[in-house]
Amino acid sequence: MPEEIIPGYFNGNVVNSKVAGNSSPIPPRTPSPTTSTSLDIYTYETIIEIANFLLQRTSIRPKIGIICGSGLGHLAENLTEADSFPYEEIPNFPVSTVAGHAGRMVFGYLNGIEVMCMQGRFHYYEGYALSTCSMPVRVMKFCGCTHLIATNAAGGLNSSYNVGDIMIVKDHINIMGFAGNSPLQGPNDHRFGPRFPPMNKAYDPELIEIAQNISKEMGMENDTHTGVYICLGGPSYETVAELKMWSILGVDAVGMSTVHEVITARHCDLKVFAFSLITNKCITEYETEEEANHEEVITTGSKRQNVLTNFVTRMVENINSLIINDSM
Ligand SMILES: O=P(O)(O)O[C@H]1O[C@H](CO)[C@@H](O)[C@H]1O
Ligand SMILES: Nc1nc2[nH]cnc2c(=O)[nH]1
Repeated sequence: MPEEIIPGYFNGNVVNSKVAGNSSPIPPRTPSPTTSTSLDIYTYETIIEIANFLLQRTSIRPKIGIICGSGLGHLAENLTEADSFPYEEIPNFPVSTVAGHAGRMVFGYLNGIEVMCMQGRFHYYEGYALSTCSMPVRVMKFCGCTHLIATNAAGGLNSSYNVGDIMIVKDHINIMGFAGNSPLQGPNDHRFGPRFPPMNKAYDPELIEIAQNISKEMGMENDTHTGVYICLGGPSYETVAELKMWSILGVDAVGMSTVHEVITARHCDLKVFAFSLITNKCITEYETEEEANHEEVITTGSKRQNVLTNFVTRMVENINSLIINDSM
């Protein structure tokens, strides 16, 4: 088999990585949830090879990467001319273990615009290191993406939020990082990004404004909020006392994902838009029979799928226009 040189893209430059033909260029080393706590298995070269593995097998050249949250995987089902890669068939990729996360990387067109979409993400509570959870964001970067749309299912802590509402994320609290647990922990490879990336504009203000306008155009302004997300380690849901504490500290929605993905995306200079679907109201009183549960999370995602698909499609159209304008 002749050796091929497959182009990847990083910071606007073509990155060449030599791989062998169409057979898998990387020895299979799929991490399992219980063994992937090592911080350094995803080197710069490995990420390029994973991106090249995908680019070799699809003609789609996306600028926008999308991560589907729990129960939100139907977004990927709207892609046309799709090329779909189950995670277990991508060399070195982790596998999804959570209900509502199909476990596929899907390339295709969303209303005529090339995108790549994680139909299922990785969570810390599955046993993966945070750097492993967010590794696919770097793969998106190397596949040519300049923008990330991260979606998640979250509990509504702000008492004005209702089940089915959308919260545009304006900021996060990286509570796991407070204890030193970061996807960027360990030696910094400056080819990905700087040692100390800023986070005060993690969520792109222009994209937040666009999303707010889209929500108005869709007549959803009363069901759309702009707020602060916190990622907790999970997998247990929160106690009443914990929720009261987060509320005092300014948290509006509570989840177990997204923050490490956003940190990784900003580290490699992807522009980020993120939103939460409020799948349940956080229970902040003791006197109730209700309990948080994952079935409700998935069901709410499924009920709101048409609205969310419409919302994300409009975001993709707007981001695509920005990308075209920026390139002129
Ligand atoms: O953040 P996503 O993946 O949407 O899922 C959220 O929903 C699950 C809990 O029901 C947790 O995994 C939490 O993070
Ligand atoms: N931590 C947390 N994650 C969620 N994901 C969806 N709902 C919730 C919730 O109430 N709490």
